[in-house]
Amino acid sequence: MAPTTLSADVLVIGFGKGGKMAAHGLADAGQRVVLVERSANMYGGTCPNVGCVPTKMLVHYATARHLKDDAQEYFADSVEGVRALTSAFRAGNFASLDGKPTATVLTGTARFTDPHTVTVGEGDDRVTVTAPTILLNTGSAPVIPPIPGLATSEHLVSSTELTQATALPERLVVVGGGYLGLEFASIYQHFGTHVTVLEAAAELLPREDDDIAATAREILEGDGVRIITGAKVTKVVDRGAVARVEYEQDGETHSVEAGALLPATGRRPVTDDLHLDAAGVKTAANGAIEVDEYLRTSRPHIYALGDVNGGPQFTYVSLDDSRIVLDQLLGQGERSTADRVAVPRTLFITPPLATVGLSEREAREQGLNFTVAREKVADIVAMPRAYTVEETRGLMKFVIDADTDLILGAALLSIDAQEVINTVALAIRHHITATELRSSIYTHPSTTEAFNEVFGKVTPGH
Ligand SMILES: Cc1cc2nc3c(=O)[nH]c(=O)nc-3n(C[C@H](O)[C@H](O)[C@H](O)COP(=O)(O)OP(=O)(O)OC[C@H]3O[C@@H](n4cnc5c(N)ncnc54)[C@H](O)[C@@H]3O)c2cc1C
Ligand SMILES: NC(=O)c1ccc[n+]([C@@H]2O[C@H](COP(=O)([O-])OP(=O)(O)OC[C@H]3O[C@@H](n4cnc5c(N)ncnc54)[C@H](O)[C@@H]3O)[C@@H](O)[C@H]2O)c1
Repeated sequence: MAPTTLSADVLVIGFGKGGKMAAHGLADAGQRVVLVERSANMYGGTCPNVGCVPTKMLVHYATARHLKDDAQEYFADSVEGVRALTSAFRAGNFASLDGKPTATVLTGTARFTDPHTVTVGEGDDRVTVTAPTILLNTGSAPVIPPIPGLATSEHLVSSTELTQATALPERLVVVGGGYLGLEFASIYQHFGTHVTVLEAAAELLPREDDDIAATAREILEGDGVRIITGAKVTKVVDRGAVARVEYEQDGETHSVEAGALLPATGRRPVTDDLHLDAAGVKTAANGAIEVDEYLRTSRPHIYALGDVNGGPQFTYVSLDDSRIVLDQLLGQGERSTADRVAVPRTLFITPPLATVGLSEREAREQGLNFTVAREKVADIVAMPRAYTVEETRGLMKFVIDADTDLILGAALLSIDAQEVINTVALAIRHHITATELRSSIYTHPSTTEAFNEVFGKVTPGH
């Protein structure tokens, strides 16, 4: 049987957020779009299948657990809840794109054979796709640090396996205390696992201000997570039902044992199977596809969106990448990565830590004239919501330009921080002052009404 050949106006490789949204936009505009995804378990990409959605649902389940619940049974039910939701989202993602009259989803690994052509799949099932415009959206994969014994350990688990596991490990060691590591540490500790985090940096969350990082650490440790900073992991040795992880701290050797071992030391762009050489697309030393501010690669008809282009690894950044590419292909071609201002982040521990803009330390390092508005969540009288939901841990902090009253940054370690930070980011983007935020009307009881009070607790920055 001769291989099938398809031609499209636009070929999208990878069903991540950016590729998906671009494919929808282009198909809605009448263009013939072929989207290639290598796994039938990944329609919609990392976020809804093995990333944001399952982990945030696990945060929800884990924190709702009662001590009277049987830990194993509750965990298994929670994972089943996640599986049901992710399956539904996956099916929806496939159907909503493939169901469009001018869009086709192909399942298989795409490999370039020349700058305008890829093959998908193998043998008789192989399909050849050609297109004048190609979007690369192949995402990222975990880095396994070169620690002797780690990659070959029977106890090595991936974040994906942890979102799909059927048995709750008694003990979990997480190597790396960044976004992924701390989220899993918090989730699993709440489910009842004993979690140890081994972080190489001298302090946890080193980019945050000391007071914020210390409060986050206090909360995690208060929940029972053991956190070891300044830890150099040297060796992993399997010993039957557990792995022994050896590490050095302050020149001394220690070890910790666990049945599950999660490397959470960053994620690298996925380009391995693409045969980018055949397309003439260049990558940087870190493996990311090189792009300009319009996300054009070294081949102007090929764009790269999402984690694979080396930008910040967040779903909403991949989404914004799709806006830039759609503006190139259907619009005025003006939108670029340079337009991004005040992009917020949320670390989904419990309560979450959401940040935007400058920290106090960064404002100081930049020599700015600033003030700091800061208050512990438990002390914010104007925000009884924390008491009504029985989560009064945390700290809210704003960095304010002392000359203009504009907000330079915020760190909110608080219930609902993942929502409230978006209002702060909007205020920064649209030049709304701290005084205006302080004197606005908010619903009650809500977390946003903390603004009414915290912006009044101002001290000079130093
Ligand atoms: C556990 C976890 C939790 C996270 N939580 C959050 C969060 O709460 N909030 C947030 O904003 N971000 C979160 N992230 C990050 C976020 O998931 C990623 O930044 C985002 O999903 C990246 O999307 P993308 O568009 O780059 O591509 P992806 O969604 O990664 O999709 C890439 C797709 O390309 C496919 N592919 C790869 N190579 C080929 C090929 N050669 N041919 C065909 N298909 C191919 C892959 O199978 C995959 O489906 C989390 C990540 C993880 C791992
Ligand atoms: N809520 C969210 O938005 C969310 C959640 C999970 C993941 N993500 C995305 O996924 C990306 C990957 O997450 P991540 O946590 O793997 O990476 P990360 O870069 O956020 O953190 C990696 C951590 O590992 C530490 N580390 C590196 N090598 C080490 C070693 N050998 N031993 C001990 N510690 C070591 C680093 O110091 C750092 O603290 C993040 O950058 C983030 O953008 C986002």
